[in-house]
Amino acid sequence: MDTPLSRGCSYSPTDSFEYTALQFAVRRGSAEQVKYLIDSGTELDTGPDPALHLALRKRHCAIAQLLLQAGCDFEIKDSHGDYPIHIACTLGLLEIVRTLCSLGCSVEVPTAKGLFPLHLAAKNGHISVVRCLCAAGCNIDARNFDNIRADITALKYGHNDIAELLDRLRATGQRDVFARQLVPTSRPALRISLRLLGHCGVGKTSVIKSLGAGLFSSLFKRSSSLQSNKSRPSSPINTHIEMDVTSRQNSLSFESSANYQSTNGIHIQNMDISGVGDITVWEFSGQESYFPVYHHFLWPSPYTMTAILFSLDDSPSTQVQQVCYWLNFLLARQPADLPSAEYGKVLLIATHVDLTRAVKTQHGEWICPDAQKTLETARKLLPHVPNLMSTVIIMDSNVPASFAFKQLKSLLSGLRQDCIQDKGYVQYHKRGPYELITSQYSQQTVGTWTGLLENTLNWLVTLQKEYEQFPVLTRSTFAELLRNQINLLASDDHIQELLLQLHSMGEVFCIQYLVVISVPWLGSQLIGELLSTQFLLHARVTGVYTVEDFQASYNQCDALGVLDLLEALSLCVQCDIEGEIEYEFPIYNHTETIEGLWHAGDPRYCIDSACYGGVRLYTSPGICHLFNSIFPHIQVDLRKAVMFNYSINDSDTDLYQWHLGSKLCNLDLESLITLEEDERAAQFIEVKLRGPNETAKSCFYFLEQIMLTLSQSIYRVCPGLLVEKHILSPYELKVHSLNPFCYEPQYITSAMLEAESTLDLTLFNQNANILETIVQLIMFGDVELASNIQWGCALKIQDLPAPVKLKLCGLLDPPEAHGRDWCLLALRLGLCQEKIAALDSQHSSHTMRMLTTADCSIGALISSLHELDRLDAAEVVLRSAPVFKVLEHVNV
Ligand SMILES: Nc1nc2c(ncn2[C@@H]2O[C@H](COP(=O)(O)OP(=O)(O)OP(=O)(O)O)[C@@H](O)[C@H]2O)c(=O)[nH]1
Repeated sequence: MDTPLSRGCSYSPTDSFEYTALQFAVRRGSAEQVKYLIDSGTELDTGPDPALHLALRKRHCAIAQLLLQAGCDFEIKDSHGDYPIHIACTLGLLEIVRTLCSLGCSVEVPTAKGLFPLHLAAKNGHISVVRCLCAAGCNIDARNFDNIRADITALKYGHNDIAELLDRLRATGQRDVFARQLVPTSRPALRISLRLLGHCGVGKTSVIKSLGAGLFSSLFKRSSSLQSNKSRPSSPINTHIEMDVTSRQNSLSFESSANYQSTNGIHIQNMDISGVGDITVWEFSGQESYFPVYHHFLWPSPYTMTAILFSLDDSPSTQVQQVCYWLNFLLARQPADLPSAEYGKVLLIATHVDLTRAVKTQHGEWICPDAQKTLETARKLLPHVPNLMSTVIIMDSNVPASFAFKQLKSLLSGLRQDCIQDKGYVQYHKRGPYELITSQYSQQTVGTWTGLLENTLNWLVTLQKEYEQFPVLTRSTFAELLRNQINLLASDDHIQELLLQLHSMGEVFCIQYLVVISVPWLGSQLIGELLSTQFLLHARVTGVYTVEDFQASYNQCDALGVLDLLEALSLCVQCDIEGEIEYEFPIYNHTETIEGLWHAGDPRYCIDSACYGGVRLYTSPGICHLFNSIFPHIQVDLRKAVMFNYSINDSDTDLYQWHLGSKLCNLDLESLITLEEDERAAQFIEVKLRGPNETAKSCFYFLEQIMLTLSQSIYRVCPGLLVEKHILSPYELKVHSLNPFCYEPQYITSAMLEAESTLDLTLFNQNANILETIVQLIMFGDVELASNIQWGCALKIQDLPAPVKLKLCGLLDPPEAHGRDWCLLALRLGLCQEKIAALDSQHSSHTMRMLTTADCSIGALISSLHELDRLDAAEVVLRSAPVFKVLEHVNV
């Protein structure tokens, strides 16, 4: 306990006027002391003003909850003649009223002045409390000692909404029905999802059609599939997979063939599959133009199976490349620090087996070593994918009644069983609905079935018809309609929880303050149309639209509503350009870069003392093409940052954006932010910055601000993406070298580990054959900035980005022949294995437990990994650990 008990304070009252220690602690608002006293067995309900009443009058709700949990008496009066329920209703302490009601507290007791709890809540305008009392069964017709009903009291005090609510409850006569609808049942509200990812033409649509098809249609479909693929050449079997895994080269192509109708956007449908039950199937088009919105739909959920499809008709190396691409794509879009049970299962499906020379067993199972080999190679390349299943389903996607579809259905029904029995559902009960609401990734928890959910599901059908043209509502309109049409007693929390359930079931899509009540419309009609190659082709080349312009391009519904939704999806940003409201869509911007944006001869920056610096962000080796879908979001965020963060004075900052590039200026400082590819076809985001003489500090902080915006955008779209920060040679930037030398992070960090003094460190630039100092590289030459920097090696391992930790788990969790896994590392870091194994952690990974527990610096971790000869793991840390951290950010 921090605060000692005050002197003279006794554990029990000495006479009726003296407070007990508990009452003192309550009045002081010290939950810690109250807890201590409760644990020591102190008397809870002494004195004319018991502790609970005191806590409530002081609005110390957390303390009141502690007392209630400890079993204090809530049916006693205090010296004012009030019961706890009276105080809570008067002050609008909703959580307390809820707890009291759930504990069975009487809601029909009058105060000394003859007011019932309902009158008190009505008088003070607490409509949520009124709803709660009504749901708990209070008598809405009860009259106070002056013979006045609560609705009249509400009117008298100007709370017409409460009067109306009570009136309508009386008129409908359905109060008990509404109350019952809110009570959770023991049935889980479970809808599992199947997500299909894969390149164009691998058979996603065909799999879905076959999943929903009966036997008769399967025979018919089989013949159509044969026709459609007549021209495909068959691939040789047993092809040796030759993939240079270290290369950043790739031949991924997202083009769709003209031979079939490619899916536009995200196709979402509910299916009732025999033997599986109700599932939501999400098909994600393989066309790249849609990828910038997929992160909104690929949240981690234990109720999901994500199938990654590849075609056996492609070469083995293409199969591996595509599978790895989609595994990385998925992994990047999920936060890397969740316990593995919170992620769904990931399954590989190999299609087009009929076009290979594979054979079938007598049970109809295809034997195709190529498919298995693709899975094995992918597992080797990406050992850290949580819940990647060890089987690959091999199929001709056009044959529904086949062994493969039985296998798929059995996996789906297994997932359902697991979910019902498993932790996800149990966790919900443990955590309770209110914590659930605040939890960041709460969509994953489905919870229990309620009458409210059932009625809302039926009602949604009507609502969708009513809002057919534009099925989007604000949360407040949704809540109002729901209360008017379904349940007058639904509280804000009930509605919030309901929306979470509906969202995770794929029945609605919630984003910011909007609720899309038809997810298929959002995925196919809106996104399907607005991000189609066709639309992109005809979009305004600058990507800037006024409301009228946009209405003219997309006239299917009201432009303003659509623009609000697109802004919530962060596809565009509203800007005020010289008094006119316009919307900037970086995804549509196809303006070419203009010459002279980074003019070498600009006199401000060609003097010797001008400041130059820059960085390149790469994804880690083996991960390619993921920046494409992030860059438009970066451009949206740069525009927002210019409007809201960078400068108080508008005219100081200027942002010009073109296709895959932005130029941001702040007074005399200039920066270029571009998405490019290097000579090995590896994508990177480059940030170059320059300032005139003596602007090192401003340049440093300006670059940091830009990096912050970039990392926030990257995190928003791809929280699980590993990003490496390479540092460009300031010397070569200054001389405008065409391909400036880039210092790799592992080179810098290794040198730092070896150096006696980091500030004296010099690094060799192989391009220019010169040495550059760390002060030039990172601090624009101003050594004073070092006082605001902490070097990466000195940071704690807890500062490692979550995706680095996950990757280390993939490398160090599996037992290693010579014991050079997490066990030995733990010993080196001074932790005994038993301690780690016994740690009460939600992570099943020992490495993750160790990384969250060990008191050790990143530098020490790297050294220990080197000593263990785990160069693979050391390399991961060296490449992705932060080189430095700015202690305090300063606005330019
Ligand atoms: N022979 C054969 N053809 C298949 C198989 N799977 C799909 N096809 C054919 O390949 C073509 C493309 O299949 P889709 O199911 O539309 O491909 P998709 O993955 O949905 O493609 P996008 O919608 O572009 O993302 C169609 O003509 C299918 O009939 C298969 O297993 N064997």
